[in-house]
Amino acid sequence: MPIVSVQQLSKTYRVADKQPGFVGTVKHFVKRKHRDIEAVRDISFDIQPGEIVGFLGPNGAGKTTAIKMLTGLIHPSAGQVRVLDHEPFKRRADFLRQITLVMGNKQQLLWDLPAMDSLRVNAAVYAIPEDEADRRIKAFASLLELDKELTQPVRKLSLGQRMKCELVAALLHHPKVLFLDEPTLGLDVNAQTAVREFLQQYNAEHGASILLTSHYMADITALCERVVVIDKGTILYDGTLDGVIQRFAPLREVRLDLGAPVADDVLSAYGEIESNDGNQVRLLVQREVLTDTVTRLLGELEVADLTIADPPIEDVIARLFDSGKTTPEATDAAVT
Ligand SMILES: Nc1ncnc2c1ncn2[C@@H]1O[C@H](COP(=O)(O)OP(=O)(O)OP(=O)(O)O)[C@@H](O)[C@H]1O
Repeated sequence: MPIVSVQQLSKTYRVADKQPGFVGTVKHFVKRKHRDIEAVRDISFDIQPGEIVGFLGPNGAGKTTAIKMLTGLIHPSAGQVRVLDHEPFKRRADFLRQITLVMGNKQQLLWDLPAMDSLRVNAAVYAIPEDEADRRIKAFASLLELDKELTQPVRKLSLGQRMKCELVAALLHHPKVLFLDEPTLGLDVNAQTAVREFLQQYNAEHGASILLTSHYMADITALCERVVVIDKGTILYDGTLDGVIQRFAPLREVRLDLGAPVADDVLSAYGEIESNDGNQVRLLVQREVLTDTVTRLLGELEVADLTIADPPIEDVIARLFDSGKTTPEATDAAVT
């Protein structure tokens, strides 16, 4: 049975349509106008126990809105959502005990107190016995390389140290489902790696399910075998990370090691020239003509070595989010 089940979920925000300034305020007071924003439209997906799913989309795609519905912070406008067999918006204690929500741009730790104080409060809230809480804190701190940081006021910590402490606080009650909205936002590369490894370890040890949004593709490639891609509130793709490349990368990169340099005008007959450094050449070739092109290259040029590579996932996702290139037909075909 899925841990998270989302069926035809939608959320429409109703916002005041008010002109700026005093006149606008008075007009709005006399005659109120509203406008609807369809932040999430008819999305459906499941998450299985232990699965780590990357939730990808450009700014304003609807990721945070969906996560807020999954954690019960806001009520859906339509559709159904069940997490651990609970309706999240009922916010039952048994549900809240089993989930956690981490938002990279929000913090739960108290600013002027050491993280350890907040951890003690959390332990009491979740009724974790003191010695058990100590054991958990020690285990997490060791994985995240936290030591004195836990006993310093949070305001004195670096962003990376703070996020590590936030994770300890968010996972102290050993939740089964983790909703992580940009947990590595703004962190340096070392802290990002530490957070990723920690999440991997937690998932492996506790069999927890994770829904993760991140603008850093390194987080996604390190943690997620499956991604759900959302844009303008609707799901464009739900499947393996590799599948994103297969489905949405129309070009492949052909790297050539040539016996002798070849002029650009000759090379351009085979594909788009990415670089031509004497004997080393990189060409971008349409996927559907790849076999023909490689055959021609091997037959017509003096090729010492040839390799074919996929473009970086970052480029593929950026292309996917480029609405001009994502036709509705492509979208329908992409959802599995
Ligand atoms: N409380 C709100 N009231 C009105 N509109 C909102 C509210 N929250 C979000 N929106 C709108 O809903 C749409 C989806 O926003 P949401 O924050 O869910 O996107 P997102 O994918 O999380 O974006 P980002 O990556 O920038 O955080 C946007 O158009 C946003 O302006």
